Amino acid sequence: MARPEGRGDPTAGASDRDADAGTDESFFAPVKGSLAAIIGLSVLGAVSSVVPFIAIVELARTLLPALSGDAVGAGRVWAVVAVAVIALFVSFGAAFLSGMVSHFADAELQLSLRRRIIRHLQRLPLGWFDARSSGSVRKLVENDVVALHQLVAHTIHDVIFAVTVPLVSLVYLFTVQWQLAVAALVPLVVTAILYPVLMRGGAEKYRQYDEASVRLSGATVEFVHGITVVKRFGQLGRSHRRYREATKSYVEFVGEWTRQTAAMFTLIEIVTSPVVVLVWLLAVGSWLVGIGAAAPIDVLPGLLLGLGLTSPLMKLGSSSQFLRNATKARQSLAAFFALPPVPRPRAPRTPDGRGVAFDEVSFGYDGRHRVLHEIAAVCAPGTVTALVGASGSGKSTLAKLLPRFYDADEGEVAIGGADVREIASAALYRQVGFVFQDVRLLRTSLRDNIRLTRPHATDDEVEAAARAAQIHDRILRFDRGYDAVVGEDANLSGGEAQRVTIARALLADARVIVLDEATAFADPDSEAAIQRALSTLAADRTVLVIAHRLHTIVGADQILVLDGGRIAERGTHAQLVAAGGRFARMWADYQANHARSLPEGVQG
Ligand SMILES: Nc1ncnc2c1ncn2[C@@H]1O[C@H](COP(=O)(O)OP(=O)(O)OP(=O)(O)O)[C@@H](O)[C@H]1O
Repeated sequence: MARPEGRGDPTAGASDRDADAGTDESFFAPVKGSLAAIIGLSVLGAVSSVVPFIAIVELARTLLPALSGDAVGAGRVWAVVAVAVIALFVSFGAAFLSGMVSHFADAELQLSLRRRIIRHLQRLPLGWFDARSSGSVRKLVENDVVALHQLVAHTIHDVIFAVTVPLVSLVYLFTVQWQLAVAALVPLVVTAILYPVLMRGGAEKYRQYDEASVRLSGATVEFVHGITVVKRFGQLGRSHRRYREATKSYVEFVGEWTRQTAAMFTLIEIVTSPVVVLVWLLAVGSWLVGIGAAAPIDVLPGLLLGLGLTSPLMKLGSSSQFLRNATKARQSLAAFFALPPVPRPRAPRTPDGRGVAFDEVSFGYDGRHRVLHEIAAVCAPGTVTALVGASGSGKSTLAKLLPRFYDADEGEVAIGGADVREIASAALYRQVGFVFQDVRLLRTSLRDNIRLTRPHATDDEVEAAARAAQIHDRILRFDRGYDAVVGEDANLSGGEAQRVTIARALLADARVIVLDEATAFADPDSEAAIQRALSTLAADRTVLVIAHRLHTIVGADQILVLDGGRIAERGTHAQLVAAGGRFARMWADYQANHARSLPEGVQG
C-alpha cells in the first residue's frame, strides 16, 4: 500500500496546530464578519418585508375617507406609497445581499475547513488511517463539511425570518387592534402546545432513524461491493436477505413513526394553514365589528399580517432538522481536530547509518493489552531480516513501528542510530519504504505513480526503476505506455501493481524497506518476477520482510520467529532448522503442504 510515500510534509506550520483546537469559535472564525452581516441583512430583510403590508393598511386608512367624499391628503398617500416601494426594494436587496454573503461565506468556510482537515490528516499518525476505512475519512471531508453548508448558506437566514416577521407583525397588530392581535396569536399558541407533543421522544426517534439509515446503507454497500465474493461462495441468498431485512426494517420504522405522528402533524398543518387562519381572523374581526369593539378598517391589518404569522413556522421545522445535522457535524469535526498529531521532535536528528534496531520494544494498541513484548533485535545495513510467526503473532505491528504508524509504549525503535521519534516525519518517510500486499495506486499515469516520491525524477530514471522492478515490459504493452492511467487504460493484476510499488520504492531510494510478502499473487510467472524485483530492491538496503511463504526467506540473513508478540527464536534458516524448535516444525509443515509447488533446492 506504500502509504508513507504519498504523504505530504507533516511537519508544516507549528502555528497551524494551535488553530486546530477545534472550538466552535475557531470553526467559524474565518467567516465571523460574514455571519454578522448575514444576521444583520436577514433582520433588515425580514423587517422591511412586513412594511409594505403595513403601508397597504395605512393607505386604506388614508383613502377610505374619499369613499364618503372627504378630501384625501395626496402628500400622505405618496409618502405611504414611497415608503412601501422603498421597503420592498430594501427587502429584496437585503435578501439578495444576504444570499450572496451567505454563499460566499459558505464557500470560504468550506475551503478553510477542508484545508484544516487535510492539514490535520497529514499530521495524524499513520495508524489512524490503518484503523479506518476510506469511507469514514470521506464522510468527514464531504458530509460533515456539507452539513455546515446548510447552516451558513440557508438556515441562519430562514430562522431569522421565521422569528422576526411574526414578531414585527404582532407588535404592529397590538398597536392598532389588540383584540385581533390576540386572535392572531391563537394559531401560534396552539402550535406551540401541539409541537412538543408531536416531537415527544423525538431525539430517541431521530437516533433510531439514523441507526436504521446506517444499517440500510451498510447492507446496501455490502450487497453491492461483495456481490462477486458472495456469488462465488453461493451466499447470494443470505446477503440479499440481509439487504431485504435492512430495507424492510427501515420502511417499517419510517411507517410506524409516520403513523404515530400523522394525526398530530395534520392537526398542526390545519391550524396553521392560510385558509383556516383567514377564516378564523375574519370571524373574530366580524364579531369585533359587530359588537362595536373595532372599526371595519381595523380588521384589515389582522387579515393581511395574521396570515404571515404562521407560514414561517413550517420553515422552522425543517430548519431544526438542518440545525441538528449541523450540530452533529460540528461535534464530529471537533472530535477529529482534537485528535493528537504525531509528536514532533524538538531537535530533529538525521540518521547516520542505515541499520535498524529494536531495543526492548513493547507496544499495545489500546494501552492495556500488550501485542509486542520486549522485542530486541538488530538488522544490520545491507541485510534481510525475515519476520515469521503465526497469524496475529505481531509481525505487521512490529514492522509498522518503523515509520511510526504507532509509537512504542516502551523501548526504542531506531534507524541509523536515531530514535524514530527524533527523526522529522518527512525525513523518516523518505528513509522507510513500504511494499505491501494491499497495493494502492493513484488514478494517474503509471509514470506519476512511480515517481510519486521523487516528482522531479527524469523519464529515464523512472524507466530504470521499472526495469529493475520487472514491470517495464508490461507497461510498454499498454497503448500509451507510461502515460496509461491506472484504472482507465492501465488495468494491472495484483502482482503487476505490486511491482509498480517496488519500482516506486527503488526510485525513492529509501534505505530501509519494509516488505509484506505477497501471498495473493502466487502464480509462478508473477512470483518469479516479483522475486527478481525484490532481490534488486534488497541490494544495499536494510530489508525487513514479513514472510508468509517460508521458501522465499531461506537465504535471509536473519529470521525472527514471533510468538504471541515475543521473539521465540532467531537465527539463519540453517541454524533454526538444525535447532529443531518452533521454526523447524513450521518449516516441516510448510514443506509437507507445499511439496509440489516448492522450487528445486528448497525441498527435502
Ligand atoms: N489496528 C489494530 N487495533 C487493535 N488491535 C490490532 C490492530 N491491528 C492488529 N491488532 C491485533 O494485534 C495483534 C497482532 O496483529 P498483527 O497484524 O501484527 O499480526 P500478524 O502477525 O502480522 O498477523 P498476520 O500474519 O495475520 O497478518 C493481533 O491480535 C491483532 O488482532
